[in-house]
Amino acid sequence: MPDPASTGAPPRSGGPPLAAAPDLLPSLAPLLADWLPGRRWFAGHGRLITGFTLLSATELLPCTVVGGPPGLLHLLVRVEQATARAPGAPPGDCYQLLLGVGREVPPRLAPALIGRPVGGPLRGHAVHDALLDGHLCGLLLERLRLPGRIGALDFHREAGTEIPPRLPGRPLGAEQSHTSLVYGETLILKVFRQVTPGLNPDLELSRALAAARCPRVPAPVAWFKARAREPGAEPTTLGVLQPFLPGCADGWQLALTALSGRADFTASARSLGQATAEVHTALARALPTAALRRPQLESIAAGMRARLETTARAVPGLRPYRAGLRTAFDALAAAGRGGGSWAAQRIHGDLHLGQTLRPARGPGRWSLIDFEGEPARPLAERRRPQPAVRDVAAMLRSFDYAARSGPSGGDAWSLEWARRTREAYCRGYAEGGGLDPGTAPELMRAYETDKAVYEVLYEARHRPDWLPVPMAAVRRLADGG
Ligand SMILES: Nc1ncnc2c1ncn2[C@@H]1O[C@H](COP(=O)(O)OP(=O)(O)O)[C@@H](O)[C@H]1O
Ligand SMILES: O=P(O)(O)O[C@H]1O[C@H](CO)[C@@H](O[C@H]2O[C@H](CO)[C@@H](O)[C@H](O)[C@H]2O)[C@H](O)[C@H]1O
Repeated sequence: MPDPASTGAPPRSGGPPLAAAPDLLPSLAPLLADWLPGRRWFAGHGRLITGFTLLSATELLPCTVVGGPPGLLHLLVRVEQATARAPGAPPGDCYQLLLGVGREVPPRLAPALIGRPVGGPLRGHAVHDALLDGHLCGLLLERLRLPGRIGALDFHREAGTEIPPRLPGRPLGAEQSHTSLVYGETLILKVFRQVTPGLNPDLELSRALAAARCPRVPAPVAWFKARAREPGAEPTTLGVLQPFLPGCADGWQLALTALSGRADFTASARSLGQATAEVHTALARALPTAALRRPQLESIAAGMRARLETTARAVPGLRPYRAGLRTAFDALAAAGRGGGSWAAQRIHGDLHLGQTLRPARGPGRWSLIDFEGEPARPLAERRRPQPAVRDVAAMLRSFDYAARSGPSGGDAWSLEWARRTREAYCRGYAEGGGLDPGTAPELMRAYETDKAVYEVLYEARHRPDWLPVPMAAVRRLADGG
């Protein structure tokens, strides 16, 4: 339960501060149970919600002042669901919610409406998703502009940076794993939705790359965190503000455009490979590295096998391919037993075409974004040094995705396009100073297989219609391809 003394909001007459009201969560629970499953960023699709726990509540703007402007309520809520949990796993996923609270929701915000609580401290109010509300998004930026503490939250700004006042905010549009807001085409705030205690690598690595003067990554300007709930626990990174790169298209859009015009993408892929190698070089210099030998390689292979088993339990369509896919992980462990050794370092961790930006017109250089790693993996695992070719393998999967999901949907021409594009990317990566992926076939196959397995689970949870895309790769990889 939140500490009433630290909620930052004036007490309401006749009751405890809103954030400490015991009936706050019970009154919101039925609304959230209906609303959450419709969100792309909700990782619990298809699993029954069995309960909610309020981890923190902060009234960023007063919510229940009679006749006052809309309020802004920040919540961290754990969602419990009906599924078997791995031993030691937390009892549910934690989500960050920003709720707008007012007497009415203006018609332009109708799609953002979550509902009207029938009881509790917000009875009689309309509750909406504040991250779809440009006005409330602007007020969130004000909190970052003037850093400090409010309730359970700490707002920080990088030394020497400025945030212009009153920049208009707008949601980026397409929902992704998290929610991003653009301010005046100058800044972009990524608000993490599913959160976990600890330093998010998106903030950690972008700051490290900025300090190393790597120009390929937008340098963080500000961020906010939730303070640890227990002594010894870590704060939770909740959002990161970075410069917005105007006039850019992401690699996914550019690749689909090329595919629909039956155009070559090898020059772009090659320069993207060079950019990836440049970022890897900077990360290896800036942060700890390690050597992977037999014990580490066996442990990595064991982790891959375990993920395969977990995914096969959750997605029955994967089961017939288990034995074939396992051979890739067995080969990696065998390479370790045979004396194989590779360097490990901090990497992007979830590299795909949607994480790359480039000016939409003309040549221009590639930038990389979103260094949080695969959101479904434990944070400690995402922050470990890993072979850099894992990012390369992930990008190769992305070219396959583009070729199979574009307008030509996996025809022979598109698959040949993917083959040439993959080859050009690997060439660029080696030219840029990265390890030639062709010299590490066991690593590449194991990581590509592991990524395809991850994608099967990701799509089953978030976008079931996309499941056939990684399943096509699963069939190929299970055959040793
Ligand atoms: N610095 C930036 N400049 C311009 N656009 C950006 C920037 N950062 C992110 N974007 C856009 O926002 C989208 C979502 O960002 P991302 O960090 O990948 O969030 P998510 O993890 O929710 O997918 C990207 O695909 C890109 O189009
Ligand atoms: O939202 P994030 O960018 O953090 O990453 C998650 O969502 C991605 C999809 O948006 C998902 O990527 C998969 O689909 C992409 C096409 O939409 C494709 O280019 C990638 O290769 C494929 O892995 C990513 O895995 C997931 O973590």
